[in-house]
Amino acid sequence: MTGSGKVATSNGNHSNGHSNKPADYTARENQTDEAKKIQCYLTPEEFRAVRIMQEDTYPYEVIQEIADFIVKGSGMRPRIGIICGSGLGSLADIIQDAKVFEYEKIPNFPVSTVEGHAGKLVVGNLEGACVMAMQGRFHFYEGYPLAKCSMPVRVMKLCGVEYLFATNAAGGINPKYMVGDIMLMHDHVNMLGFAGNSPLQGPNDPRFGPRFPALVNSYNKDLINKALEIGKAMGIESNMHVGVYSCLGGPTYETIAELKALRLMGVDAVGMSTVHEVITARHCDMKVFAFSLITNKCSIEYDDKRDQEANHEEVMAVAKNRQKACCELVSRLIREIHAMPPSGTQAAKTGV
Ligand SMILES: O=P(O)(O)O[C@@H]1C[C@H](O)[C@@H](CO)O1
Ligand SMILES: Nc1nc2[nH]cnc2c(=O)[nH]1
Repeated sequence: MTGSGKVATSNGNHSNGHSNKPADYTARENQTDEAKKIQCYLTPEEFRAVRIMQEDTYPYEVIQEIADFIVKGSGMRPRIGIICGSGLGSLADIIQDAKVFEYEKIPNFPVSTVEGHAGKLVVGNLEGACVMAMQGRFHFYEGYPLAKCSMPVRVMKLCGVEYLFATNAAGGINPKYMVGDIMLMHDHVNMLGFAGNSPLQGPNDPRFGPRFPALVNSYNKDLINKALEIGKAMGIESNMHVGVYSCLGGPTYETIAELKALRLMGVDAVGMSTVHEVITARHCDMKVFAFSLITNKCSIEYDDKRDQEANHEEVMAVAKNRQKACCELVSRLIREIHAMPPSGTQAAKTGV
């Protein structure tokens, strides 16, 4: 595309066929050699933007630019990042003094394409803490490579975020789980990783983290324990579990044979997100808290007489019903974190 939105053909003609060069070509002489080689009439800035859109991984400098845009635009430096799962966008609605950025208006940011994911980044205050929340995440099934799906986690890091709160809607495989229950994630099975996909694939930038990060203890135990205490205080402890999540590529829900296999592997809840975000967060040494809202029960029996077919409408409806409890859990946990000194200080070294 040219800056005027017209497509330049390989011989340099415009697709309208009337002229060899676009009228504003003289203003575009400052092209990169690479752009000249392919007779592309993009300005260097446009050319760079197109390359970024096509690349799987974002260079550090581009992520820094996005982070600067958010920090400058909001005038805030968030300490906690929240990713809202399907139908859980209300987690961002409770943020006060909010500065809202639509994804389309953030330079080099992908756009949300799924219902229940509004596509807004909300920066503001929650329980006294400065937070940034993604009202809309990116999924592999939308066509985004994993590195792009979890790129916003790196943006969070460069904005100053220390804690990632990742939430999701998931199907309950553990037969004890009921619709509406909350499962605090204490581990995951990375099925996309089994298939050779990772958000860390490609050259490693050590400014983010090591080439071979360890993932044991990825889910912060102190935060899990605090959340359990909060659940007790809220009177929802019988609807709370600690379990293992697995992410599949989607967008299909699972077959019964797949669910049986996952259960054999020790998986309690299954979804289509979060794991690559957690990997990216741990790679750059963020503390992670994550939970699944169980929006449907996954039947692992062929002769189950109940209508067990998962669907996105049901997922959204259950999330809407349980948003109050999810918001309260998140708010209370953030209040506790806010009461703790920032990590790096002497006192914090002994805390979470
Ligand atoms: O973004 P999350 O993981 O919460 O969304 C789940 C997985 C699919 O995107 C969708 C299926 O209903 O909900
Ligand atoms: N993969 C998957 N994702 C979900 N998200 C909400 N429910 C489900 C489910 O049953 N399976």
